[in-house]
Amino acid sequence: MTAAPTLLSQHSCFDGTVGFYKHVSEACGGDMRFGVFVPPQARERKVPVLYYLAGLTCTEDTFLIKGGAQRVASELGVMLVALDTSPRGAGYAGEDASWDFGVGAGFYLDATQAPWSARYRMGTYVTRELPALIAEHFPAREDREGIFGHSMGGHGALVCALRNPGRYRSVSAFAPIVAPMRVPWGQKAFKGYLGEDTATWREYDATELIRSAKTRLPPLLVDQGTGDKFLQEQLKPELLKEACEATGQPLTLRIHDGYDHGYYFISTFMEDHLRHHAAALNA
Ligand SMILES: N[C@@H](CCC(=O)N[C@@H](CSC=O)C(=O)NCC(=O)O)C(=O)O
Repeated sequence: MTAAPTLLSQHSCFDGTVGFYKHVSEACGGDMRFGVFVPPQARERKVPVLYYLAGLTCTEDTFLIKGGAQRVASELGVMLVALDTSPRGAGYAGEDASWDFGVGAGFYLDATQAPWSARYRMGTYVTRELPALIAEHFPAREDREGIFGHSMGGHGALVCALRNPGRYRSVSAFAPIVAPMRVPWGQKAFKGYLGEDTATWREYDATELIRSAKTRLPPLLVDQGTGDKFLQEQLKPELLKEACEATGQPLTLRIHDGYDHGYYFISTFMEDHLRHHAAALNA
């Protein structure tokens, strides 16, 4: 049994509701916030759940405000859960010093290095604590979960699925960081959260996990824009393509001319992602 989350605000939306909540997280050692879109079908039955992991600097409301997902999720009968991108207010030195580490940059992993290891445990939060709370307090099917995300959250979605084989029925990403060990954002985060031993970094690197996995994920859908200013230095989707081709992991990688890294890009292809998930979640 977990305590019910506190409702902060609720809004009618496409015949369902968007609610924003806070609760005391054991994994993250303090208050965490999340948002939930409950589709109209949930008035009659439990519905599948799709978790969205946002990128650097985002909060629990970014996706629900900017992603443009609710109309199609309402049609498809899929619950959407969006969470924050890190714990907040831990008070660690340097926590707010940069936008790509610390607050807003939890990287969906469980930190092992002090002081971060006490509260920056987003891996456990995403894959264990929050799903248990959602199953207990919302009309959600525990056996029908999908996961997707953007950029740092695309990395998070891929890695959460790869580290929990069989758990997620559907997986997709917008402009994900696919090989954090090999790019500056990931190297900075992994060094700070996981320490100097790069062997531990492999456990949170999607391309490394795909290459070493004994089982395959459900078919992946990944969208990437060519106008993305982070494409060459931080994202490198070609490394994901190579890993998938080498191992037989099904991947649909779509490259879109001119699209940048932001939510104009994400919202353009959101419907495709929701239908990709719903096909597996409602099967
Ligand atoms: N402050 C940064 C830009 C930060 C940024 O672009 N964040 C992205 C995610 S990047 C990877 O995880 C994002 O989703 N921002 C929110 C939005 O509404 O676009 C800079 O100065 O470049």
